[in-house]
Amino acid sequence: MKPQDIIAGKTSLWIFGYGSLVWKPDFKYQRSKVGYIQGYKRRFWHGDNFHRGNDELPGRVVTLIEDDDETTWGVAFEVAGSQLEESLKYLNVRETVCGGYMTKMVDFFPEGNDQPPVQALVYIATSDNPLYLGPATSEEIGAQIAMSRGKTGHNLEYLLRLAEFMRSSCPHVEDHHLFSIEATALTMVSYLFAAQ
Ligand SMILES: N[C@@H](CCC(=O)N[C@@H](CS)C(=O)NCC(=O)O)C(=O)O
Repeated sequence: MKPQDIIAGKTSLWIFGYGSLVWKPDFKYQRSKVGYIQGYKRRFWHGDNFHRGNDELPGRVVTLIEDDDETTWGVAFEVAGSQLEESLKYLNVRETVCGGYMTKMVDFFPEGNDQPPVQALVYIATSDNPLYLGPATSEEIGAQIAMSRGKTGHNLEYLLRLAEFMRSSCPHVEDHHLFSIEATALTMVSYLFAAQ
């Protein structure tokens, strides 16, 4: 969906982030809420040859994989009024043009049992995306992240910032995929430094 189609008739929009958006939204918003979406799991199965990697050595970033038994925690940002067009144009370039993500509307459940779900826009990279790398072991993914760097920075920063967000804002969530990759990447980096 084009940004103008997404905002057609809307005065505000929630945007759900689950990767770099949770720690670096870089767009204007009114307010944000920690919470989750149902029916998806977060996986480091998407390649990135721009922000955190290059064509020779693509980095690994997260996408969402459909799984009815899973939930993914992150942050939803409410964008309203004059912020809408500018924020969506920015995200279209960052996520879709540079990142290969497409957009979808999902139910977002703010943390706290007393809050009803709200519809939120989410950026998802599907398996038919040319940058999609697919499943790999935590060791393979951690090693790839430990050695990748792109125009925005090192892939390790992307991983560690997301792990830091989950520990500080979602301490009740046990994300084995994320934390096992973090442990491997940090071990790999310690070897790389020791070898210097
Ligand atoms: N769409 C996910 C992932 C977003 C993501 O990580 N996108 C990459 C594009 S490949 C990005 O914005 N990277 C910026 C960075 O690495 O600092 C989210 O909601 O956070």
